[in-house]
Amino acid sequence: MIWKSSEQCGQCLGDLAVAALIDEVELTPKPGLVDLQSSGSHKDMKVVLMIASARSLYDSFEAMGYAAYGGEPNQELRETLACIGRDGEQNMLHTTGGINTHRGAIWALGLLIAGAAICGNGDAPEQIAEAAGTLARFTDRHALVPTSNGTKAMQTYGVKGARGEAMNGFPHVVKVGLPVLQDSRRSKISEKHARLNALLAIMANLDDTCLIHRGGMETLLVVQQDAQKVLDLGGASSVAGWEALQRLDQDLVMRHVSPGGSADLLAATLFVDRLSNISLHHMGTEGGVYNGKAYTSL
Ligand SMILES: CC(C)(COP(=O)(O)OP(=O)(O)OC[C@H]1O[C@@H](n2cnc3c(N)ncnc32)[C@H](O)[C@@H]1O)[C@@H](O)C(=O)NCCC(=O)NCCS
Ligand SMILES: Nc1ncnc2c1ncn2[C@@H]1O[C@H](COP(=O)(O)OP(=O)(O)OP(=O)(O)O)[C@@H](O)[C@H]1O
Repeated sequence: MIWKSSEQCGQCLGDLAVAALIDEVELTPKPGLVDLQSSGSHKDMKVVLMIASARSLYDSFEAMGYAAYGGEPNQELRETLACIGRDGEQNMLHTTGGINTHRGAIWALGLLIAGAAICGNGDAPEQIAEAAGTLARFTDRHALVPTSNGTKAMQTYGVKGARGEAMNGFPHVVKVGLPVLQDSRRSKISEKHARLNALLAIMANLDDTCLIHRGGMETLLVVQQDAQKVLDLGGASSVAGWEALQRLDQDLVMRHVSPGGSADLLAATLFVDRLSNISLHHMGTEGGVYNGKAYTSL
């Protein structure tokens, strides 16, 4: 176990999850999404709102880590997390005046926090994602009947959406986002370009119900192809790739669509990446410091 107690586990994972959300929103320029330069295709969101929303979620993320520490994936834990997650959504909506800034992110990060707290082993993203997936496969008997945009897209087009991604153990995090992030870093490009490449790779592969809801299946396919094109041109760090990225951004804004699900899974990727770093570089056998707080390993 990296953490000595459930309190320490909750605090550490809460810090990492909020930091990952802030990393995601501050990454600029993201196609169609809120970032430091613009609100993309969103008339109702700005970067300061996204950051306030991310911070408002700390208590919920901490509570999820605390609840799952050293436990196992079972129905009881699934329902406890669902209850904390729903409270988190209410906090978010209270902070944002009713705007959905991080609904999908609470879902993905919440389950991955629980997976990490169960495994207690920060450097194994596949294990963490699998534990998160096992949890997602338990039924939440208190769930409300879903009437969301994503549910409508799932019913109309048969895509699996945020639930399917989680139930399958977050393949777009562990098999797409994380490997592209790590490969890009190995090629010695900047961290910003590496993160943009990870986002583009997720966009090129994900059936994002945010895109489907606003633009239909045709828009989803165009966006997937155009994101792949940026990568084929050499990615965000190449001149041709950068220009194609600008065009993709303009096209998404013109279509009023945004890859919100991909943004959530980038945040999830950055979360598991931060977790690996904390266990590899900050904990060692004597413990260490992360985000200004001391953590002691066993
Ligand atoms: C399952 C969730 C996402 C709700 O699903 P629902 O169908 O109502 O929402 P919807 O499909 O619209 O998706 C919500 C968000 O997921 C993101 N998303 C979209 N597509 C995808 C995708 N393919 N993969 C991952 N995320 C995606 C987007 O940001 C979207 O806005 C979740 O909010 C939920 O059920 N919460 C209840 C609380 C809970 O059980 N929490 C568990 C512990 S955290
Ligand atoms: N940087 C970001 N910019 C915009 N959206 C993001 C960002 N990061 C994550 N998201 C995700 O995108 C989703 C918001 O998408 P959208 O505005 O389409 O929401 P909606 O309420 O489902 O739909 P609509 O606004 O079309 O009714 C949120 O659930 C959020 O998790």
